[in-house]
This record gives sequence, structure tokens and C-alpha cells, in this order.
Amino acid sequence: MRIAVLATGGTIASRLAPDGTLAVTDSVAELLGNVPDLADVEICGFDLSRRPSFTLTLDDMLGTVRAVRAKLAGGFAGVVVTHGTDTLEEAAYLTGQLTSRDARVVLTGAQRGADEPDSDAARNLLDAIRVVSAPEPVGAAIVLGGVACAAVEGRKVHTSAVSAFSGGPAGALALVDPDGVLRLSAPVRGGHYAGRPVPDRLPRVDLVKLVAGADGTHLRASLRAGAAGVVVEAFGAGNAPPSVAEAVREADKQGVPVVITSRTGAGRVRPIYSGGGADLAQAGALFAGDLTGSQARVALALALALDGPDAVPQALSNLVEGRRP
Ligand SMILES: NC(=O)C[C@H](N)C(=O)O
Repeated sequence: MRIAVLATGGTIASRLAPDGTLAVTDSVAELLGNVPDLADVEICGFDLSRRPSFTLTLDDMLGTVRAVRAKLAGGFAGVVVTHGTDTLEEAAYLTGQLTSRDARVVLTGAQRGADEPDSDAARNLLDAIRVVSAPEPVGAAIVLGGVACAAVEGRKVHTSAVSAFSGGPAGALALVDPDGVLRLSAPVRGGHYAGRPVPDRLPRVDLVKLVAGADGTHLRASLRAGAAGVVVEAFGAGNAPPSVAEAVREADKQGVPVVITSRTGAGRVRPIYSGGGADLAQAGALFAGDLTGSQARVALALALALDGPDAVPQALSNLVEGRRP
């Protein structure tokens, strides 16, 4: 089986500089230098960039998705992307929606630089290759710390631990260790835009997190900055005070969709509270099920780019429910 490894940078390709900071240094050849030969797996490496992921935009990530698709179309059975973990969840959500749900595509990274004595860099890359080349495809996934979770479910949940990614309520797709891959479940969502061209660029979509006492200031600032959509990480089951609902009404009048998620990070948002979520819905806000704020932001950008503003409510509901067109 031929596997392409696409390197974009991140800690997995970083080393300690003399001043104690981490900087991206390694090429894909150096990353692959630590990977032992695996029976029946031929690996080809490609350098896409050498950047920490906190500098990447969604448009940069679209470039990675184009490269993934090109390798799959060009005869590779699977693709591994090495990536910084800080924004891996955005890259994975984009990749997972723009490639088939059961594609052999795995994103990985590391939490400790390649030259730290207890680095997880080499192990994670090897695990990613094990998962992407497993006899039974696991589906588009994030692999770190011995766990595979669906690309469209994963979120970074720890700043420094090697088990930094969780599939959230959807859980794990598989466990991976030197004995191989133990499949646990199949992805239920993802692949929604697998049959569509990768957009040239994505519109600006902002994410506004609410704190106690918050008002509509930040939502209005996003409107002034030209956002084509805004996601709000609201309280609890999707609540916000009346001053935010007022700003939602203004956005609605301007034709800018506002999407409600929860800052809790798990569970569904529902417009059930009078003076809270019910008023947001009445003001025109859409509710994004159980998507996290950063997942909903990428989902909304994709929906605006590929379905158009009028179709956003239906597209968002399909993305939340995992319905494919
Ligand atoms: N662990 C990591 O990869 C974090 C790094 N700052 C990055 O996202 O590029």
C-alpha cells in the first residue's frame, strides 16, 4: 500500500533552539527518518510548509486539503498529514468534510519537540501510518497519544499532555499501539462536501465567546469588520442576555448568519429559555447542535462558500446530523 505523508510543520517537526524556544526545523525526510520499515507499506514524503499551526489560516488549510485530494486521486491509498496541534481541529474538520467519511486520511502532530528525550513525535507519526494503512479503513481521523478520533469530532483538550485530543461525546474510532489498530467505532459525521470542489477561499467567519456580563459589542465589531457569518459560544444550552439578542437581530437584518454554540464544549444547544436562547432564535440565530465553537465556525464558512447564504440553515442542520447530500 502506497501512503503519502504531507508535512506542514508544528511541534512534531520542531526542535529546541539555544534560547529554549521551540521552532519548526524538520523536513518530511527528517520526520520519516524515525519511521521503521513496515511490511507492505511504501511511504513517500512531501513538504507542504514548515509552519507552526497557530499562524495558519483556513485558506492555508484548504491548500492542505487540495494536496490530500491530489494524492488520493494520484494513486496513493492513504494520506497522513503532520500538523501543529494548536489548530489541528480546524484543519481536521475541513479535511474531514471535504474528503470521504471513510477515506484513508489521518492528521497527526506532537506535543513535545522531536529532540526532547520523551518526545511523542516519532510514535505519533508511526501510529498515524499504522492507522491509515490498517487492513480495515478507520475513516478520516486524528491520531495522537495512541487514540484515533474522527477528523470532524476531534478537539484539543490539553495544552501539553500527550493525550491532547478527544473525540468529544463521539469518543474514539480506534486505539493504536505496536500490536496494531483496534477499531472501536465508525465515523457517523463527515464527508459532507467530499463530492464538491475545494473552494478557492473561505469567507470571514468570526467566533465570539460570551462571559458573564457580555453584551453585543463584539458581535457588532465582527459585523463592522466585514464578517460573512458569526458563531457565538453562548452560555449553557445556548443562552445570551437580551443585549446580545439585539445584536443578533442587527446581524439578521444585514443578512449575516449568527450561529449559536455552547461554551461548555459538550451537549446540544436548544432555544428553550425565555429571555435567553428562545430570544436568540426569535432574533434569527441558528442553533448548531453539539458542534463546538471552532467546528461550527468552519462548518459555517464551508456552508457559506459551497451552499450560499440562503442554504445555510439546511446545510448546517445536515452537517450537525451527519446527513450527506
Ligand atoms: N503541539 C503543537 O504542535 C503546538 C504548536 N504550537 C503548533 O500548533 O504548531
